[in-house]
Amino acid sequence: MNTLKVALLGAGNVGSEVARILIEDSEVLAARAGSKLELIGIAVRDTATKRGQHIAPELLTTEAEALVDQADLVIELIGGIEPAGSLVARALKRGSVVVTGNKALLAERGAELFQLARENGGHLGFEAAVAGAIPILRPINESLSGDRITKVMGIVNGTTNFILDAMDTTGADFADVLKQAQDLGYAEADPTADIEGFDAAAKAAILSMLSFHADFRLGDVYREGITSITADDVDAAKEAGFVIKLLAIAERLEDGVAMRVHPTLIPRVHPLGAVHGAFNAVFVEADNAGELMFYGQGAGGRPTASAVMGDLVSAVRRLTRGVGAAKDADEVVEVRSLDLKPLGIEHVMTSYCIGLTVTDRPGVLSRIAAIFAENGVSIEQMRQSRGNDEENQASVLRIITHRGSEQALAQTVASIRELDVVSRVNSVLRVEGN
Ligand SMILES: NC(=O)C1=CN([C@@H]2O[C@H](COP(=O)(O)OP(=O)(O)OC[C@H]3O[C@@H](n4cnc5c(N)ncnc54)[C@H](O)[C@@H]3O)[C@@H](O)[C@H]2O)C=CC1
Ligand SMILES: N[C@@H](CC=O)C(=O)O
Ligand code: NA
Repeated sequence: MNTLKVALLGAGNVGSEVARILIEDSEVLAARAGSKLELIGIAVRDTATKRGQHIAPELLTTEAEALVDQADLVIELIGGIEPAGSLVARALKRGSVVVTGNKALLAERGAELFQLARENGGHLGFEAAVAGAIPILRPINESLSGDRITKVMGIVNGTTNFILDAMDTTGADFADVLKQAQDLGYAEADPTADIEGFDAAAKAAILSMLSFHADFRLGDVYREGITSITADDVDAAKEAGFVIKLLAIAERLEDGVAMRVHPTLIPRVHPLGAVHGAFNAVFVEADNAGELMFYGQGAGGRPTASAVMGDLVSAVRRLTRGVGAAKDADEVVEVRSLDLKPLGIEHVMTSYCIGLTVTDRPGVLSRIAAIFAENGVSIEQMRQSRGNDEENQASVLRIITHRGSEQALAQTVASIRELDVVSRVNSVLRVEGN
């Protein structure tokens, strides 16, 4: 049986699990792939750092470029743009198979790297980059390639779902839960990427590239993170029958694609409301297929390693069958502009849940309602409760709107802020699925 040389770059949460599988399951993998996979080295930043017992110290090296140059297959699990980008490009220029979980890199340099793979007969697998273990990119790129995708919406960041879920179910503190997510290997090396929505936005850009066949980037995605979500927001959502989730939404509009990531209220009975912990779920809507839902573990070393290994074995099967990567055009992502441009959030239709503290006196409600009417925004429900500021006779209003244009909704909030009877705009959250 033929033997192929595998270089692993990075031995962190995901890389160490990939190394374990390559070593422990070598016989099964060879049988599945049709070639033996020999792990020839693992590039790390510091060879002295203690690793799992399955990793023999002599496999470790700090010479990542030299390792790439000796390998047939390269697995990049360092993360970040550099040196990961240069190493991936180097491997693709050699015509190697590369598998990566690096969404930050793909959302910045994806088109260029796919092009390098095509030009040099290499292959770039990246199922691990979006929604961890869930097979989502291959279904979009292959199974749905004869359909027209109109919308993709989902929970694609495990860390923020873990945090929001814990705040919702146990009332846990944000910082404590973030620490747990880091300890469990869900968070990025810099967790700002998770909690400020950059990671989900990168995934939204990748999903959009594949779904809408255009070169979208991280910067094309409107982004809000979860750092401003308070325990009060979570409680108020709960009281109204909603749960707060960080959603990534990409939708095809008339002349482009609007991509956005923001905390969102969804009804507790919505299927996304039942996605707990670090699990992810993605809805895909297509003209002919209708609505599909993909669900599973979206983060963590082992689940992500599963997706990495799937890409690796698939690529090796093709090599073993003699389907050279260069002839493999259908498998290499085609980023071809269909003249679909990225659209800003002002183009979308959504609904808002607005929490206000107002002066409790006659005429206040009608002044607020008038602003909604002036902006053509219709109110679906309004609930008033007494605030805890008895002295100033404050009351708290929660208003949920019908769907309207983002522009009209934003203008409505801006005008409400100016009212002298509104002492505070407590929260403004978008609502989906109601
Ligand atoms: N942890 C997760 O749940 C998931 C992670 N990913 C992605 O997988 C990649 C790896 O993630 P993790 O394993 O969690 O990260 P990590 O931070 O645990 O591991 C990264 C490893 O790369 C090594 N490294 C850093 N700079 C290096 C260099 N210059 N040369 C060689 N090695 C270097 C680090 O020492 C560390 O061992 C990232 O792109 C991440 O976004 C994707 C899906 C899920
Ligand atoms: N940090 C990411 C890891 C997987 O992509 C997450 O929390 O989802
Ligand atoms: Na995946």
